[in-house]
Amino acid sequence: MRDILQDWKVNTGNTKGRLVLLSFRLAQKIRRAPKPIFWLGIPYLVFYRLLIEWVLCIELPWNTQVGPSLRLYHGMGLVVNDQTVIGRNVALRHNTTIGVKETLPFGTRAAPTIGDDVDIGAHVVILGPITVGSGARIGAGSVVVKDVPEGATVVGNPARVIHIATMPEATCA
Ligand SMILES: CC(C)(COP(=O)(O)OP(=O)(O)OC[C@H]1O[C@@H](n2cnc3c(N)ncnc32)[C@H](O)[C@@H]1OP(=O)(O)O)[C@@H](O)C(=O)NCCC(=O)NCCS
Ligand SMILES: CC(=O)OC[C@H](N)C(=O)O
Repeated sequence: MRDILQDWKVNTGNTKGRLVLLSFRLAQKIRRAPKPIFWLGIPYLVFYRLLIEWVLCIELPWNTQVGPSLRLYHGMGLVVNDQTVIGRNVALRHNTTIGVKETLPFGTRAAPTIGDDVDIGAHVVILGPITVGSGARIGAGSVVVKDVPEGATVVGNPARVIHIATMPEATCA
C-alpha cells in the first residue's frame, strides 16, 4: 500500500494528480507482479490504458521508472516515453513530452533521465538520451535537447541556462 500511495502527500489539494498517480502505481505493481497476479490484473491494465491514456490523455506507461513523490499538475496532453527515468520529487505539468528524438530499434536507450527535485513547466519538450540534473527548473514552453546542469534554470527553444543555483553539499551517512 505504501508503494501505491508514495505520491499522495505531495499532491495534497490535487485530486486528479492523486488519482492518476495512484492508478499508475497500481498498474506498475500489477505489471511487475508474479505471473498469476499479472494475469488476474490484465483487466485493470486495460482499464488504466482506456481511462488514463485515452480519456484523460496522460500517457505515463507503467514500465516507466519513476521515483517517489511525483507531482502531476493538470496532466492533460502529457506523453512520457517508457524508457524515461524520472527521479524523486519531480513535477510534471500539462502538454509536455519526454521522449526520443526519433523512433529507434526496440531496446535502444534513447530517452531522457530526469534527476531528483526537477520542476518541469507546462508545454515542455525534452528529447533524447540526455540528463536533466537534479534541482533543475525547466521553464514553460522550453525545448530541451541537451544535458541540463544540476540546479540550472533553462528556458526557451532551444533551452538555454539563465541561472544556476548552488546545490547543497552531499552528506555522508
Ligand atoms: C523558468 C521559470 C521557473 C523562471 O522563473 P524565475 O526564476 O522567476 O525567472 P524570471 O521570471 O526572473 O525570468 C528570468 C528571465 O527568463 C525569462 N523567462 C522566464 N520564464 C521563461 C520561459 N518559460 N520561457 C522563456 N523565457 C522565460 C524572463 O523573461 C527573464 O528574461 P530577462 O532576464 O531577459 O528579462 C518560470 O518562468 C517558469 O517558466 N516556470 C514554469 C512553471 C509553469 O509551467 N507554470 C504553469 C503553471 S500551470
Ligand atoms: C496553471 C497554474 O498556474 O497552475 C498552478 C499549479 N499549481 C502548477 O504549479 O502547475
